[in-house]
Amino acid sequence: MPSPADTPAGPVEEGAGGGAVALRGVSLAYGGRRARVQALDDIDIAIGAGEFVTIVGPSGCGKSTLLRLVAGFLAPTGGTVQVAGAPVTGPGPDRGVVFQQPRLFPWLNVRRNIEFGLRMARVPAARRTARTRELLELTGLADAAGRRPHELSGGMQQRAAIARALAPRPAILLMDEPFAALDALTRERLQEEIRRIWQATGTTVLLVTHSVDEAVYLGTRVLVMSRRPGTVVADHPSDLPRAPDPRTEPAYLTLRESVAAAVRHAADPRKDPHVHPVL
Ligand SMILES: Nc1ncnc2c1ncn2[C@@H]1O[C@H](COP(=O)(O)OP(=O)(O)OP(=O)(O)O)[C@@H](O)[C@H]1O
Repeated sequence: MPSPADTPAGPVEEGAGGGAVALRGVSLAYGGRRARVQALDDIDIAIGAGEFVTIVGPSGCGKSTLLRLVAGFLAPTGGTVQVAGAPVTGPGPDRGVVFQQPRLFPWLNVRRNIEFGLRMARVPAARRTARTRELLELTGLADAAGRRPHELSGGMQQRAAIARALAPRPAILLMDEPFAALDALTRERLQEEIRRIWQATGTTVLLVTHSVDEAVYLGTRVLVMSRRPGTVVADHPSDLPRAPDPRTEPAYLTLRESVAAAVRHAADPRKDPHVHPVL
């Protein structure tokens, strides 16, 4: 697998301008009146175009639900979700989604997986080919373009899924624990790559993770959610110097501890009673 330094950054893309996300008083309840699960309650978040927002919180607090709302897979039961100032009414090419499992089409090779959405959108062949080539370069998969998913490592499959999500030049990339199923070394490489891709494309990123380290390392902003019904209890900007490694910065350890304490408190408010929400 090539290192991030081996793969070209690719051109800066359009699309970043439409990447603002706003949730106002958003709540989401699953089920009917009898088996109602209140997953989210009164969420207020404003995310600017080009931010890299990581979302961390206890299991079952509604992190995936929040992403599904922005993706347009779910409609809120209260409040409004807006993208680029317009209400979200369903999925759209302005939002790319990457899940924990790559979910590639097993009968298509990498190139065809990446261009699938472009074919559906009837993008002319020449533009489709150029865009796919760009993404193969961007994700370091040029040599694997002709292989099918079962011939790839887990990390390569996930890079193909990221390339597929980026193909229509979405202004927003939604990632739901994208690295959780990967081994530690591959996870670290892909973390580097997603930061590089974010910088090259200017895409707004919302990334859900269980890992406080991943949240603090990757995000320019870290949101912590409470236990279900989930709401945002901490919102930390993170502008650590990237070189040589943000994790060697004293500020990293301070931020990591603040976020970890907020997550511990969110999981069980009786522990760490001195920790209060940071908003
Ligand atoms: N389709 C559904 N029907 C009913 N309840 C659901 C549904 N999907 C999720 N839930 C419930 O809503 C709550 C929030 O789920 P969600 O998957 O968003 O949490 P999460 O923070 O992403 O969880 P995890 O960290 O464990 O992946 C959970 O209690 C979950 O059981």
